[in-house]
Amino acid sequence: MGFGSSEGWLSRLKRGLSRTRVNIVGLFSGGVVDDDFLEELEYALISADVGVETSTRILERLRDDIKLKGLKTQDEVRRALRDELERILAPAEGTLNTDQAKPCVIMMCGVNGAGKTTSIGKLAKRFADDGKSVLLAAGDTFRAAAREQLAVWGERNRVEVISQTGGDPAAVVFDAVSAGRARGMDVVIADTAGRLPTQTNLMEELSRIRRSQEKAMEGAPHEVILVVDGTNGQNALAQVRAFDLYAHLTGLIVTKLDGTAKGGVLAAITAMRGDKPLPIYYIGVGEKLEDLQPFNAHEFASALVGLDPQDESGS
Ligand SMILES: Nc1nc2c(ncn2[C@@H]2O[C@H](COP(=O)(O)OP(=O)(O)OP(=O)(O)O)[C@@H](O)[C@H]2O)c(=O)[nH]1
Repeated sequence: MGFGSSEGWLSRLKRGLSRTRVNIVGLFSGGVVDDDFLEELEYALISADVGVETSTRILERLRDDIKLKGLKTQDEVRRALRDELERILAPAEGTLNTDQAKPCVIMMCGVNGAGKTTSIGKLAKRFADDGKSVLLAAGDTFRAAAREQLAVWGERNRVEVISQTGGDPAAVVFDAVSAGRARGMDVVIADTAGRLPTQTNLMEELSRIRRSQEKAMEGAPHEVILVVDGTNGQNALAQVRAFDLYAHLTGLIVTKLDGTAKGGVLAAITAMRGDKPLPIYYIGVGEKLEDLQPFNAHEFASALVGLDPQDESGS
């Protein structure tokens, strides 16, 4: 990905992470690298929701780097921190491949207001721009506004929407997948109503919605994406665990990173599954269509510590 063309959204991401950066970047004032500095750095990482365990591990490695590579200046430590964050985040880079099946059925889930419907609109636009035919299933049968919102997105992007007032979401999604097959569509995206991990009956309904897609097409859904609000911080981890249990996640979209101090949570999410983290397909950095960007570990880690992505470490 060329960084030049991404300047607009990248600066928005940096601005969004600015409260985090005040914590982390504010520390890099050009002073000495001593124990006090490293302790403050660990605290800043925890404040940015990187998580206690991951922050402690990062500091251990930084201390090793300082000893073994002879890092002396805060600027050198800042680059080493960026490299370490990038190393943690890199396994979570992933591409959402819609060519894996025809139609490729993508189920979206998340808590209320996470940004599912908005992200679906942005995804549909991306796929349509790539020349794919897209069918949206309004599985959020509870909220009239969500259906209307999808219909508007659909019209704007010449994407068809299947919805049903007050219907059974599993039935709506079954119909949509069947219609997608019959019409030879490339992609079917199923929206689902927002729900909290504590609402067991609604979480069980999510399993049912998942199974209904499998009934309509063997192997579906091919992707189950949890949309996580980046401002939720550590609470996002509980959401990942719960939705994975009921819906078997294949990937994540993290939204609202344009307005949060908690961007470090991506590192905590990535650390959840050891060597095989859930891919973070996209990050949301605003409300406009182009504000859904592929997740890039180097860019994100750079923004977190306040470095330009082109500023290479040379280490
Ligand atoms: N700033 C910002 N706002 C976003 C982003 N993504 C979504 N939003 C806003 O978040 C609000 C909620 O988004 P929706 O897409 O309606 O959320 P939802 O998950 O579909 O909500 P429910 O249907 O209630 O579950 C809207 O006002 C969106 O414009 C983002 O990346 N950045």
